[in-house]
Amino acid sequence: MPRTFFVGGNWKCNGTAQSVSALVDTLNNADLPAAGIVEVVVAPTYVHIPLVQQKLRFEIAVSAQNCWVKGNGAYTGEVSADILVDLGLHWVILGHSERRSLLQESNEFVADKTVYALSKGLNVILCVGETLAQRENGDTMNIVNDQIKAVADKLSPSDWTKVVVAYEPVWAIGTGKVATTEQAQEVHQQLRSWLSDNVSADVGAQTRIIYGGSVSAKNCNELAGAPDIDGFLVGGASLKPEFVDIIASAKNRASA
Ligand SMILES: O=C(CO)COP(=O)(O)O
Repeated sequence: MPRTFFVGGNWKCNGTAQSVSALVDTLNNADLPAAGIVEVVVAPTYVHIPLVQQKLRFEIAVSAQNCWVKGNGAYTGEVSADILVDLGLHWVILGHSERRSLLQESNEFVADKTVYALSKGLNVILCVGETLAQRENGDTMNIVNDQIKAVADKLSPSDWTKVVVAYEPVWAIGTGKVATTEQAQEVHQQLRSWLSDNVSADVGAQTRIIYGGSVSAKNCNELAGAPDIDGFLVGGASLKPEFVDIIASAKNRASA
């Protein structure tokens, strides 16, 4: 089965009620490729989720940017997967590099969150990626393989149908310094091989591996043409009308 192109908009800690409504209007009025060509998910802040759910066209799903590692309880400031499910959400982003670096989320912790979120029925956008120093040391694949292994060790092969892997090199996030198509394709292809060798051939073939890091309307079409790039996780540009052009790049994808 071909892998459906996937474009996520990670709005991070941004937005006002007014700007979020304007962004939703832009998406609602856009001419998007059909659902069979591209799956689109946007991740507003927790606070803006209900507003987006009320207004956004049904073809675009809403995601949380994070969730707690366990269920409800005495965890001040956290939001559990149970609460997200109760709200009607189907997606959560886990392991984003900003949480790994700013909040010291370990591979183990991200893996435990993934297990819990999946157990509640959520789909997970699992982020992995290396820093510039790690890349320059030639450690890229060790780092991303360790990040994915921590999760794979706790999942069964069937869980992977509910996981999208987002390769987001830290040095490309919010820097305007996008990975070249060759750099991204190389990591995606190796991640896919890792999944094939260590989980199953099916999981390797079917898991969507999307790229994130300074994706824009200018660079998305070339990236979308690479055989192992199954879509994007977009930060800054997902807050602008150009997100519509990035979604449309699904038409450029290499046939899987
Ligand atoms: O972190 C990202 C998406 O999760 C990427 O952010 P930018 O697109 O702003 O580089």
